[in-house]
Amino acid sequence: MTRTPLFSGAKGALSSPNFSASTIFSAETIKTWVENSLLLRAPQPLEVRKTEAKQDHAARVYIYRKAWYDEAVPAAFGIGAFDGFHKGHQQLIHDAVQYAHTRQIRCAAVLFDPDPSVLLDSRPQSVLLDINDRVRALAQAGVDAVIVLSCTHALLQTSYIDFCLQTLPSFASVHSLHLGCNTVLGRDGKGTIDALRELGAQHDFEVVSHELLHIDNTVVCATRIRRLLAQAATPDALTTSDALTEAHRLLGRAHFVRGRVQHGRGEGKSFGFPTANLVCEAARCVPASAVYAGFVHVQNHAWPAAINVGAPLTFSSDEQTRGQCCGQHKDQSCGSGKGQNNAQRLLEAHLLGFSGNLYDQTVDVSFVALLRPSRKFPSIAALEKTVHGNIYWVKTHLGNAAVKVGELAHD
Ligand SMILES: Cc1cc2nc3c(=O)[nH]c(=O)nc-3n(C[C@H](O)[C@H](O)[C@H](O)COP(=O)(O)O)c2cc1C
Ligand SMILES: Nc1ncnc2c1ncn2[C@@H]1O[C@H](COP(=O)(O)OP(=O)(O)OP(=O)(O)O)[C@@H](O)[C@H]1O
Repeated sequence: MTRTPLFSGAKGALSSPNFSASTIFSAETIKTWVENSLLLRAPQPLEVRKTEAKQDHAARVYIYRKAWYDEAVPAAFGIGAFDGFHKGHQQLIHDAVQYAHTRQIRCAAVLFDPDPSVLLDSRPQSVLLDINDRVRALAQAGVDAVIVLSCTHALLQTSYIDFCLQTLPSFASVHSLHLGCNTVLGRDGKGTIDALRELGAQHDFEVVSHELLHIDNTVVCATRIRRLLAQAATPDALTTSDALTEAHRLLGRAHFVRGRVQHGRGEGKSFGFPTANLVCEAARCVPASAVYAGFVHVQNHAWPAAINVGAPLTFSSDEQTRGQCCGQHKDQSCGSGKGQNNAQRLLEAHLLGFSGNLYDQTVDVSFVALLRPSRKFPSIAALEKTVHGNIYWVKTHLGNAAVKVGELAHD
């Protein structure tokens, strides 16, 4: 069987700022691009089972295919955190699904809520996708079921032997485990690939270890993508390689953030560009403070938008803006090493062609291209002129009306 591209519409074209002056993408191209970015093509679960603490571990099981109900059939399990569901994760799950199809067995992905890193690490860590988004990404990749284990200290203290011989079999008999070659499972990291293989040999299951996907000789991982998003607005990124485009290449789709629309200062209207002011989810990895082109997804419409991430420098005190270009990375790759500050989580978007009230709605914002760094302007006139130029760019390249796309229910 040929490999099905998971995010087939997410090609370079829409994620590069180097458009020709007159490009307007077709509604169909925009629909595909937005739906890929927001993982809107995931099937709806047939059922969501909430299991009580099986082997002390509560779980939610999202069932997508009837095949999952055949309890006589064993299962291939892909296991991990899957933050971002980047191309490395996609390849691993694609291979697990193919493996299961070939053998006519079931296939499930297992992930943890919250991420084990949340319990193991006191530093705040921003995420590329929340758990529900990851479930949808895994469902879109074709697994029969997604098992979300409640991650507790008790689960982290479970030995890899108990995890393989008790926890997993409480969902389905284990045919195989599918893991990256660097994965370790269980208490004290003792479940290495070699240890798991030995256990599998004794208990009749296979361990399929995957070489990690490398792109440009560097492993694809969530940390690399977070770092690229944080670099997106540096002058180097603008003149040499485009870090946002690079992050999208590793993700295989465009990054998005989610936030609730709140009241701003109310001045945008008088400048000629009313904006929806969003406070992005605290845990979500927000790209570096800068001006972007993108789409704002409201119910089943994607609106072309000119977006400013971060507090507007012209109107903010140094206190408010200090450190807003960094703070997303526990490895301190861009500075402070603390969690995202409040200014970094602010985002303003002017939706082209939109009129109406968005207050208190939860919306998703996908980033197409970095347009420029944010600036402190010497005058309102200078700010207006530049922002109108940015809006014109969006109009020229992404259009000035909404495109109908799939809907995503927000809790
Ligand atoms: C596309 C876009 C780019 C922007 N760029 C900047 C900027 O570089 N510097 C800045 O101080 N504010 C920038 N802003 C924010 C505006 O200053 C802000 O929208 C305006 O002050 C209205 O704010 P309000 O909605 O809170 O009233 C930008 C806004 C948009 C929509
Ligand atoms: N680049 C990659 N290529 C193939 N498999 C990968 C890659 N990165 C992670 N995996 C595997 O996918 C599964 C889920 O990844 P998980 O998120 O748990 O691990 P990870 O290595 O911390 O990934 P990341 O750092 O990207 O978040 C694991 O089995 C992991 O080893």
